Amino acid sequence: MFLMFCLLNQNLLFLIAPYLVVRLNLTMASLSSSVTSRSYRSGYLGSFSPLKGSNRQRPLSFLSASPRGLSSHELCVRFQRNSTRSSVFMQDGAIVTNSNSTESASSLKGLKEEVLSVLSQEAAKVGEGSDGQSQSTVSITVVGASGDLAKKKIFPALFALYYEDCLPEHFTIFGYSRSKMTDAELRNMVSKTLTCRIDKRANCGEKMEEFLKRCFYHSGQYDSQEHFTELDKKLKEHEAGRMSNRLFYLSIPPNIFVDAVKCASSSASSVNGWTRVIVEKPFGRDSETSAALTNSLKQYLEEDQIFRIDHYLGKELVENLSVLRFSNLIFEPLWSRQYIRNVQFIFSEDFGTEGRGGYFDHYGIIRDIMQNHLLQILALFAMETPVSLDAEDIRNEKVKVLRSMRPIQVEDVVIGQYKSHTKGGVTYPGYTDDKTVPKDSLTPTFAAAALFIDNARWDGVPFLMKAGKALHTRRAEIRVQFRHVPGNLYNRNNTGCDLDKATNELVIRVQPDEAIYLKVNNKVPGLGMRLDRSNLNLLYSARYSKEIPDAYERLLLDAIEGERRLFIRSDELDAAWSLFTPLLKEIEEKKRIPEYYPYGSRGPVGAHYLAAKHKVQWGDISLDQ
Ligand SMILES: NC(=O)C1=CN([C@@H]2O[C@H](COP(=O)(O)OP(=O)(O)OC[C@H]3O[C@@H](n4cnc5c(N)ncnc54)[C@H](OP(=O)(O)O)[C@@H]3O)[C@@H](O)[C@H]2O)C=CC1
Ligand SMILES: O=C1O[C@H](COP(=O)(O)O)[C@@H](O)[C@H](O)[C@H]1O
Repeated sequence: MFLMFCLLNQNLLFLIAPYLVVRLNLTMASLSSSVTSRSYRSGYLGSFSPLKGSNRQRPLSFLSASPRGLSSHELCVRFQRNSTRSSVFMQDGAIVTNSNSTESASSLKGLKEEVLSVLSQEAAKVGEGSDGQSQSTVSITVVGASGDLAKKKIFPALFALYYEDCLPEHFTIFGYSRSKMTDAELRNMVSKTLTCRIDKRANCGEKMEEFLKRCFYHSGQYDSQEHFTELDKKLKEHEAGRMSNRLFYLSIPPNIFVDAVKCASSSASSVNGWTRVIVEKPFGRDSETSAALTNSLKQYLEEDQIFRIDHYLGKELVENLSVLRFSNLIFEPLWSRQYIRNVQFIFSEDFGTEGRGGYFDHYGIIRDIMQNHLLQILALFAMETPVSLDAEDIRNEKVKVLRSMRPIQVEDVVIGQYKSHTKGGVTYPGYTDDKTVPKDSLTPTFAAAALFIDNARWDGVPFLMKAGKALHTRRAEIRVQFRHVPGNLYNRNNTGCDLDKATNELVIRVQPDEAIYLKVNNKVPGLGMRLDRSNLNLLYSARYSKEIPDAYERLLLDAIEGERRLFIRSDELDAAWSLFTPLLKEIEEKKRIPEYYPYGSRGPVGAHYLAAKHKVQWGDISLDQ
């Protein structure tokens, strides 16, 4: 197949060679600097994406070409159809695909023609000048640059993208906040949190130096048009007359989101390229405040300029959830009430709210983790098959699931709060020992809930969520417990295992030690007939040598590329709040007392009663987790 494709290309290329040599060289040279590059080296090479039925086919859009400065005889062109990104290799002017392709020769031919056509259109778009005037730039402004998230996550993610050659050739990073800092001071601050994900990587120090030289700082108020106009002026200097694309990352407390958006959009948005804004959670506290925030943002931005981030959607194993389900014949047919007994979404941290108590007390664990991270994963897990991988198709399906959810009953929710605990001579503080938390706070730091989706696929299946801080371990996982085998032959003998209990379980461990494992019943080797439950285990660190990118890297790159699939659309957000707002109101208005649990424990015992009420056992407490 692969050979056929190469031959086919060579014949065609022979005919159009004179045109192509000029056209492609030109295209690549200009594109390399005008578009985002997901590097060839970076391992972003998707497998070749199959062409779908021609009548539903959407046009290809060009994403990037790499390596940059493309006089190279080897080139990778990345493009996207719907949300499926794919790559084509070009070698010495001929197009070859990766050898995993399962395409038919005719569809590859069609694809090749489309790629060529897109390349020449892009060449025309960016112009043929080599003076740089017609090339584009991306300016990324981190608003709230002096803060915790910027230091901990955003700058390191930008550096990782730079290191992996995923940022466009012309890019500038600006930090913006009220703190007074020089460029050198910002660089010094940022440099303290930059790491090369794997130690001893080539040229890491050099790359850091280069990256820091592209970082600048502007001090200003978040509600000052004048200060944003100054920022605009500086951005323009760096853009040097090229087409400007601007990304603002709002890494600031939510009460100043709207001020900053107003000023950024009226005084510092791009005049000839795109302007996008990444908004951090929390997106409101309930339906009302969330709608108010959306309405305010929409006074200054179109919905497609707003990138509401939920960083759990950028985690590798969450990305893999749909692949696992929709690309494996063995899973999708089982994905319903017929075979699945219950599904569990578990989040736990082995530390408290240290340092973030002020923020946390206003929100609590249900808003902090359940209403967004866990619910988003649930929606991805339970949605129907989308029409395509296009962002809108996926988000349409997610919204449908969220709208099909039964209102949460307060009796189906357990809340808890951690208290001080001494262990091994060390005293761990209780939640209310935090100076920024009121002594009489009832804010839950733990919650467990049983949710139901009232649709044909999931009727009656409990979806259990559990989230807590200051527990015994740090983990995030999805557990799918399957029904027992009807009339199981091996239950009739004494096989050492209760097969009605030892049902199959699929575990997707999001973190730490990313893994997917399936618990199966298995014969213990030997002459007798004893059964045992074992794991078919895909442990990422054993299977893949490449490190896993941080969620923020993927999401920042997606925002730069305009890919919205992993960002929350406003109707998804509305549906998520509609589900949780009545519950939160009831808990808060009735001043429900949380169940206290010791710091470092497994959380309130009420969570077990809740599970038992729905005939479920939490998978993370069984002996063979
Ligand atoms: N930190 C985290 O782990 C996570 C944070 N988030 C969200 O990301 C955003 C940023 O978080 P984080 O970095 O922790 O926030 P910070 O509290 O560190 O605030 C960021 C910056 O905003 C400015 N700022 C803080 N408070 C005020 C205020 N009251 N008025 C005006 N400016 C203020 C400060 O900069 P200066 O004084 O220099 O102007 C500060 O450095 C928030 O929306 C948060 O909810 C989401 C997930 C995780
Ligand atoms: O959004 C949040 O997430 C973090 C946990 O993120 P992780 O990627 O480290 O698992 C949580 O600590 C924080 O309270 C919450 O706001």
